Amino acid sequence: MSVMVVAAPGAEAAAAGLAAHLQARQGSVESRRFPDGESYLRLRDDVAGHEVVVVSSLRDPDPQALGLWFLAATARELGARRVGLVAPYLPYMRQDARFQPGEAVTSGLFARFISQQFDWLATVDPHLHRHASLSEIYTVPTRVVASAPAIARWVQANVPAPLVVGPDSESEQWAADVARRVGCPSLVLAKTRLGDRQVEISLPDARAHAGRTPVLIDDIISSARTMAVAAGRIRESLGVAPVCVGVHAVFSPDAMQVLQEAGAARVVTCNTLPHPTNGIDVGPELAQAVQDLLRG
Ligand SMILES: O=P(O)(O)OC[C@H]1O[C@H](OP(=O)(O)OP(=O)(O)O)[C@H](O)[C@@H]1O
Repeated sequence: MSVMVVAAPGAEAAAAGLAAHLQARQGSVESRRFPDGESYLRLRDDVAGHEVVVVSSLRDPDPQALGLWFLAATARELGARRVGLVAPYLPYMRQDARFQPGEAVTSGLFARFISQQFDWLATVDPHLHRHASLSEIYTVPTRVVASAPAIARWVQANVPAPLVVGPDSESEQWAADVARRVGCPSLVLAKTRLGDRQVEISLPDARAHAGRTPVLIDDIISSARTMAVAAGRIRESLGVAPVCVGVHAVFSPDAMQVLQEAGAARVVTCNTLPHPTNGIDVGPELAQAVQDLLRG
């Protein structure tokens, strides 16, 4: 099987890493904007007969979505055998219901858009909230990589006597998984979201864990309000600055400052989106997922 990895604009480093793991060729893509803002895209290598793997970094999905379609459609027109998408961070997973009349349920609409362009999808810990699995909204084969093994390896190597803390009930799944792998206790806080950038968090009695280093783990750090409020509560209760671990470093412009002001001891993220805090490599697990999909 002949595999060619191509980078959507902005995902060149991630594509190079994946190509190295897969021992596959990386195809070159030329991209630029015309003066009127339209995209120019050119696949510089012959993709005919290849399994084409498009790698995309979808922090800011809207301006990139049309380019993804152009890439996938062009690869197909030029004879690619199949075209798969590796989106280590899968966007549009949060608006998964019509909370107000007339709202667009963008998780389903984005899933339909991707499923129409690509033959398969690989991602890392998607924000599954009211959906039990991606197959409820994606109609193509998907593989989900769990970040917990990589996070647990990092915690074991970097944090003595850790206490894994999930900031809300949804984070319990991976907080418990990481704690079990590390062999340390875990704690889950209770969060109420009041707005896009406002949350309230309450903490159970944590005095039994005095002397441990709290490690807050969440899937997304976006405005960082969840992490920051949780970090503040933990500091008040345990008197220790927590280590903050995020899977997806979405980071709005002021997020890092918010975390520093909240007294985070250290901020580390998985490399699903490029960010200076990337310190946990999920590349090997992602490459394994892609290999499984290519065999399927
Ligand atoms: O950095 P922040 O801006 O606080 O966003 C990140 C938080 O938002 C998500 O949860 P939540 O269930 O609150 O999000 P959703 O309701 O939007 O799905 C996610 O799991 C984090 O806990």
